[in-house]
Amino acid sequence: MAVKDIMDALREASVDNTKLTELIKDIKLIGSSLEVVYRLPKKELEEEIRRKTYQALENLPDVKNVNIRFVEGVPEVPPAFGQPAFTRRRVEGVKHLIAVGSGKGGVGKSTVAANLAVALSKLGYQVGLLDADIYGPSIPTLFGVKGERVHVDERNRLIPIEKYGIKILSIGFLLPSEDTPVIWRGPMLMKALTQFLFDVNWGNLDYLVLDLPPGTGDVQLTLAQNVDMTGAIVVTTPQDVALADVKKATAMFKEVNVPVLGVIENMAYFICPESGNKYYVFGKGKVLEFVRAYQLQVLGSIPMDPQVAETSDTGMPITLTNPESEVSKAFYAIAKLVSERILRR
Ligand SMILES: Nc1ncnc2c1ncn2[C@@H]1O[C@H](COP(=O)(O)OP(=O)(O)OP(=O)(O)O)[C@@H](O)[C@H]1O
Repeated sequence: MAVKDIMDALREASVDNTKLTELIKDIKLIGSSLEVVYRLPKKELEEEIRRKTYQALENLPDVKNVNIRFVEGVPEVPPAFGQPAFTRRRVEGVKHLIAVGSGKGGVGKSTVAANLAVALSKLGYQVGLLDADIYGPSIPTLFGVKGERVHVDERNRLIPIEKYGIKILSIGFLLPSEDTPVIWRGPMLMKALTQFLFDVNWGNLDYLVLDLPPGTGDVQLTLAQNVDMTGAIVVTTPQDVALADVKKATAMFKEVNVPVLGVIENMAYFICPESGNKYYVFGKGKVLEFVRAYQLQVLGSIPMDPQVAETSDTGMPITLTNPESEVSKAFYAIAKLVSERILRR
């Protein structure tokens, strides 16, 4: 059970036209005990908020105790995100920002973001990689920079870590360590994300690859609405369950006018090392069928390869450790296609 599941459940409920998640000042999960502090815009809403919280959490049996507290106040809008929708801010020094999103977790979004960044860099571009996956920042592990400390420059801007020629910044560098309980403060987190996005000394980049949190929640939507993005890439696996969520992700980007550059089909097939035969473990052709129906494009299909996970654990993406593998070739082809497509626009 993660705070994310709780936030997802609470997001479904609203009082007085405001989602419960927007009223949260503080939320803390320690073991099976949940503590939520809400901002209370009107005293008379207290009972309704309590009732709707319990109702929303009914189907989460892992949450045993719920302690609800209130402080006076209205939903807080963080400073940089408080501007009207669609007044987007550019990230200083960045020519093109490509967001990598997914409808659901675990489909290989971070793997794609990491290898796409490497492939773009190998094509000769100046590349940065920004890991905004607050639920599970895995870029530091993929690049072997876990636990690195981030410094600031004279303008108080964060200085990315440089690895394999790529400038890397992860929200994981700023979050508390893994063994401390997850503490989620909505507006505080948004404020941190704002600094994390805009107050960074990237130098001059051709491409900044942004690894979004999985799903289509408030954080993803807020980021997509407020950051000037060249386009988004949606990662999926060919299972029906993942594809259903891709619809949500593409709809979210369309809703906020972020062009969807295309869909990457990850773990599309497995190549038997002995016979060289391809096996479409999760089914063949489903992603193509889906993207056609939604007038999207498949940017590429990445095979399933145990080396991907192995190389991730060693802190060097497969595009560097084994550039000749089928997986790497697919990533290089995607990077070429994406950069050509962006340059043609
Ligand atoms: N093509 C692939 N072949 C084999 N394993 C893969 C492939 N792509 C990703 N994986 C593995 O699948 C797991 C999930 O990948 P990853 O962390 O990139 O997914 P994610 O969508 O970013 O997940 P999360 O939502 O948790 O951030 C990792 O162990 C990764 O090494």
